[in-house]
Amino acid sequence: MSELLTVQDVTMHFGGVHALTDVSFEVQDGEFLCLIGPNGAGKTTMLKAIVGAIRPQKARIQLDGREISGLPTHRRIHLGLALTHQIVRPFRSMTLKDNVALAVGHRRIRRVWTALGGLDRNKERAEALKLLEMVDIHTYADQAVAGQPLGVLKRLEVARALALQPRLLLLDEPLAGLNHVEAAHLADTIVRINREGLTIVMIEHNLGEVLRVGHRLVVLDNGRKIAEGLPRDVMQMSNVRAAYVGKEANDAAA
Ligand SMILES: Nc1ncnc2c1ncn2[C@@H]1O[C@H](COP(=O)(O)OP(=O)(O)OP(=O)(O)O)[C@@H](O)[C@H]1O
Repeated sequence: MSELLTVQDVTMHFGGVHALTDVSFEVQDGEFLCLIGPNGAGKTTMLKAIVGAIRPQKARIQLDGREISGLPTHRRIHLGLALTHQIVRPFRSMTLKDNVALAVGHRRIRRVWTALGGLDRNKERAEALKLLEMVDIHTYADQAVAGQPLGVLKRLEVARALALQPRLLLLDEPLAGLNHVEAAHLADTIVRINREGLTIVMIEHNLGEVLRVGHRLVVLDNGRKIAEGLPRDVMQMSNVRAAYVGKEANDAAA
């Protein structure tokens, strides 16, 4: 396996808040890496730094060997990054299919040669339907987003990110707010997408699912990397257990 993403010495301070301090890690091509840590550890800040939504004071970030830390977000997306957000914000009056078709259209506009071929709404909708199938919500394709349960919205968010045809998909708490059964189903869907070849970095608080699906873990606490390695090994580390207030880490590793 080769390295798809290399993150080196990322430091992001918001005034006196040290959100990230000298954090480095790598993501291998094809890997399913989980980024974990207690609330406020710096996980979302890290994903934002990777896509360029924020500018760290210090960072070297390479995608497939190419330095991207100076590039604007749209260039990073063009090179193969996609990020789903913790809070889902689709266009609520539009159908699920049109929401995804819009994302397909955005991608096509950015790629000059396909854009020159003209935008074809039917093609975009057909591609959108396939993407909705990939995340198992195609039966709702022609329904409006408004009124859909969170489980459907979370899957829609993944489909919209897939529409960008990323090489690396960054997921910010895709399972949050779902019950155990819904969370396990969505985690299975993400595993399937990973097995089809997409490299994934997922922030997740659901440690049971993290242990079940993650190939490797990176643990942040107070803006610093405190551990990384195979899920079972990492969850046994005393500093990782100590970082979690409450008993969720112990439960998951038992
Ligand atoms: N724009 C900002 N301005 C000021 N402080 C910020 C900003 N964004 C994040 N922070 C702070 O940086 C720290 C890390 O936040 P971050 O959201 O990255 O943590 P997290 O690990 O994703 O937490 P959670 O699991 O609760 O989502 C927190 O103390 C947070 O309050």
